[in-house]
Amino acid sequence: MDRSPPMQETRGPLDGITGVILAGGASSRMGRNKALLMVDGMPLIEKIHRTMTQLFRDVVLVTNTPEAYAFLPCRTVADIYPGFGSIAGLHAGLAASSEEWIFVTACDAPFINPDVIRLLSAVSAGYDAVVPISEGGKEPLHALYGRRCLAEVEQVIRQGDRQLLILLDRVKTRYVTPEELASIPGAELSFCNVNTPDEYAAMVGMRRP
Ligand SMILES: Nc1nc2c(ncn2[C@@H]2O[C@H](COP(=O)(O)OP(=O)(O)OP(=O)(O)O)[C@@H](O)[C@H]2O)c(=O)[nH]1
Repeated sequence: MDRSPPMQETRGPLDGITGVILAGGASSRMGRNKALLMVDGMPLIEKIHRTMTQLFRDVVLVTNTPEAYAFLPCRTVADIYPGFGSIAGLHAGLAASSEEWIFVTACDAPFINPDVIRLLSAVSAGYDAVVPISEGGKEPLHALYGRRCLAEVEQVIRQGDRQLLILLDRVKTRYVTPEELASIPGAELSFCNVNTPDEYAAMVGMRRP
């Protein structure tokens, strides 16, 4: 008898996870809002949003300028601790979710790969956070966080720290190694992001599978 799971289970939305896109940064190195740069004929953030809606029933945008993203059909929330950087975005995303987990992405990584995100979810049992390690190192803005991390995130912020890596040392974090990621064709592209005009030019000119 065929015991393989039905297609819907492996390709459909992931249960119990809210998708969170952080878009509260200043884009100071880019010199203009990088979330709105065009990639594949659409604003970068729209490309991310489209991938996220394939995976998550609820997608939330964390921004302090919601009017800039009125074209996106998703709810927005603001930072509860404005001025603290991406950890404040993570905090607001956790606070805005009613599910057990959130998947957090930055607004500047247009090629996030559903298979990579599914792999993070598949190994999450028993952990508070699941963070991949790419060629560039730990990727805390391409990661899963349990909602139970909220209190710890708040403590890190209240201490005056902004480092997501400090948080990862304080919760039970499962790192997904490059070797594990290697089972997914093109996984590394999932972590490709843009911070500067030169990186954007390179991304636009990049050949992709
Ligand atoms: N909600 C929220 N998101 C933030 C904040 N700071 C940064 N982010 C987001 O975190 C992600 C990674 O941040 P960076 O790549 O440094 O982006 P940035 O801060 O806009 O860029 P720079 O000003 O050039 O450092 C991006 O998606 C940002 O939009 C913040 O204070 N609040």
